[in-house]
Amino acid sequence: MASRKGCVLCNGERRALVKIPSTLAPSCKECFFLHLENNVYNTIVRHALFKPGDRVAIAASGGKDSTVLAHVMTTLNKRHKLGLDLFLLSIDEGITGYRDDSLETVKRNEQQYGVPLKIVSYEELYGWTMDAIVKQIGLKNNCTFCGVFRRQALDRGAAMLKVDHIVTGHNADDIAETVLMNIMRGDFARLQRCTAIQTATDETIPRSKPFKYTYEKEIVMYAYFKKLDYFSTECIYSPNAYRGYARAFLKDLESIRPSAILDIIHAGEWYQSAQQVKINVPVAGGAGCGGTCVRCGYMSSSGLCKACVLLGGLDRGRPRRAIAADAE
Ligand SMILES: Nc1ncnc2c1ncn2[C@@H]1O[C@H](COP(=O)(O)OP(=O)(O)OP(=O)(O)O)[C@@H](O)[C@H]1O
Repeated sequence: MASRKGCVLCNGERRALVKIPSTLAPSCKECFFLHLENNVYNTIVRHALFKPGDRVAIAASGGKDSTVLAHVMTTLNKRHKLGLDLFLLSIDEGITGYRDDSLETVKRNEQQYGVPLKIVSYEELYGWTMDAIVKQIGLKNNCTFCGVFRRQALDRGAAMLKVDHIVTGHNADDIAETVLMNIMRGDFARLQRCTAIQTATDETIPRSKPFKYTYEKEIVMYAYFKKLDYFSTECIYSPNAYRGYARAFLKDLESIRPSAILDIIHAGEWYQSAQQVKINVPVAGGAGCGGTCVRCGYMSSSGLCKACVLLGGLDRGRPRRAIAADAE
């Protein structure tokens, strides 16, 4: 990584220590930090993600992406006087030896960044921990439960905090992988949606990805050089082999052509479906055509929300049938 060359960003004022992963430009540490922060700031401004006075929840898992996001959001909020009221929002899925440890990191981040933390658990919301779910259904398909529950839990936690906005640490690599996975599954209807910087309906709290154009390698380097306090173990229940193949393929492409990650994101953004394919978007209760879940009262486009369909299967001891029903 080290180089005797001068940094190209400050015209050789300082020695280059890193190569910026997206461009391979030799850069000093200071310019690299500014490069990443300005990239995120430009993304926020270009897409008008926030307005002064907004309450914003940073979805914080304790992992590198959301820890760097918390650091960069607090830095930009001060530097550019964005006027945001920031919060950390963590979901405790109930995974012993993984989430309990990572939540300790988030608790330290609360002190380090001076941003208040709210933790919401699957156990309090659903009466199940992921440990108990995996005990019942095994490792296969457990990510389906976790993904559905986490999405809803983040919404519920955000509503408790009365925030206007949720930001997540999804980075450019994550998004490019999802584009590739949707192509490999032939799910073209989701291509545009998975590259959207913000997802929201009139009734849901907007959720956005300020790291949409930030490479994972940049985030890792930023965390390393800034010596940030983050938790680096992979989830013990998450084999997710399919995404692993997409990731390996993307890394191969990146090694030949660093711009491949952004190119894939842009391809997804520009993709226009030849056929109009309607995606089932959940809407909040009361207003409009959707309504609320008859069991928990949460927004749902059909009688039962996805979480309650899955919970019903768990409670009846037939979780696989619930997964099949959810996929229909
Ligand atoms: N338990 C959680 N509580 C709060 N937010 C979460 C949680 N799990 C994931 N997220 C949010 O979703 C984003 C993507 O999550 P994913 O599981 O893909 O982890 P990741 O890419 O390893 O990110 P990180 O490094 O932040 O853990 C995270 O960056 C974070 O913003």
